[in-house]
Amino acid sequence: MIQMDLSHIRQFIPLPYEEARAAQLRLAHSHLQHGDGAGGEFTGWVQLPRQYDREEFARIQAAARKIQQDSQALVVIGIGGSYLGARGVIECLCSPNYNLKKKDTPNIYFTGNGLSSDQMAELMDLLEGVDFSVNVISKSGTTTEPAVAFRFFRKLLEERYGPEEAARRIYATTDRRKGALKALADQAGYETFVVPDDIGGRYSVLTAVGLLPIAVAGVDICQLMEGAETMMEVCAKTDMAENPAWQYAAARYELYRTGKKIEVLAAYEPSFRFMAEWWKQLYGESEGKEHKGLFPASVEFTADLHSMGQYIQQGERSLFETVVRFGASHRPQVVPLDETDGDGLNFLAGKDVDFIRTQAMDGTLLAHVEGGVPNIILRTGQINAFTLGELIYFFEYACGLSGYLLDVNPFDQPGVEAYKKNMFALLGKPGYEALRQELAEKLHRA
Ligand SMILES: O=P(O)(O)OC[C@H]1O[C@H](O)[C@H](O)[C@@H](O)[C@@H]1O
Repeated sequence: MIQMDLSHIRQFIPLPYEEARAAQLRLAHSHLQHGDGAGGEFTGWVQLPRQYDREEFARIQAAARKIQQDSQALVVIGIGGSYLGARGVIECLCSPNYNLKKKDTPNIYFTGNGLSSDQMAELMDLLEGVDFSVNVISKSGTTTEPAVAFRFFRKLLEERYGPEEAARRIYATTDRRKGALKALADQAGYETFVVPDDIGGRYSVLTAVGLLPIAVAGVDICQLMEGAETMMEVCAKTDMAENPAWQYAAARYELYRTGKKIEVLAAYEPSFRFMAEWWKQLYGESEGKEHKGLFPASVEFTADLHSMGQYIQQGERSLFETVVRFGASHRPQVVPLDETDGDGLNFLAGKDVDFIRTQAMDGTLLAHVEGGVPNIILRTGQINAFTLGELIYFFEYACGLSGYLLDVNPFDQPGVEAYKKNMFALLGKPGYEALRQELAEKLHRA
């Protein structure tokens, strides 16, 4: 269950804003439920936790088992929505140190999420003498970064195993019909999984995009979907008091209206770091358009209290925090007693680290609010596949609502094309000749 604690934003927006926003929220909610708002053709994720393709789900589980049996490593190639969710869930549930752990599931390496030769070369080194498979993920099937990486790792697989066995070790997650990757997969006979037409990349973690790598890591993807389904039922409610997504969307919108332009997502679990990266894409691409939108940032506490904490406490007063508080740790650690007490810490002996952390959370909360930073607190249960499924759906639903409150299309990302066009022109891609000339002049290249 997710519970919102909004008591620490009241002093910044004392008006009963919920009532003022109720009509807009009801409309936004109806657009999501009926797919009749801007970008409505991309609201397939709203019903997904209940209406997913069971046959494909079983194929995902079977493919995961095969990869677990025949591979010591899985290379996941994808960028943006085609990678952040899987990485977020795996790090959160299996640890950022997953690859270093003793386990009977394959290591998982993410690549194709940038353009670093060194990173790719290093991964090729790590794969020496290691049986591996590749999951290449691209909804469009044409994104440059993963396409380039796929060439390298496909070649490596083919050299290692020959073309036929290589084809059996490649899993392509892409559009049902369109794109270069789909054509390549059909021609080479790779097993394919579908990113549904009505689900955009950043809302796709609960499709094969996220589920295959997550299942390979040994996470119970049924639990993940059940958590999402539970939250889907909660988010379908039209009563503000019962719908945490409504509460969150209304609160952050109101804070934005009163001049808080930056939302800092904070958690006290280092394993949450990539979930925050996933959240940043979700909100940044959904809201940041038409010169509007909260800037989504993230911090990891308590580590960043010793770096960004200064700014949060006393810098520009244009931010608010959303703090995710999870339930109790799985492996509580009690501070040992030290007879000599040389470090003066015996006042903590016998206390567990969760207790110390709770005091840090509360101390930070009071300090930041005192310093002028409104705090939204979001409480979840203990971290597990079910609660993470709930959290994912909650953030997605609140994001869709938020986009409509802001009066933008929460499901497109036209701005991302600008850099791509320039890059293609500079790379000499056929069809971009005129732009290439224009850009060369701006860069003072002859
Ligand atoms: O899955 P793909 O089509 O390769 O897209 C990967 C990512 O790249 C794009 O440029 C978009 O801005 C993202 O929304 C998307 O998640």
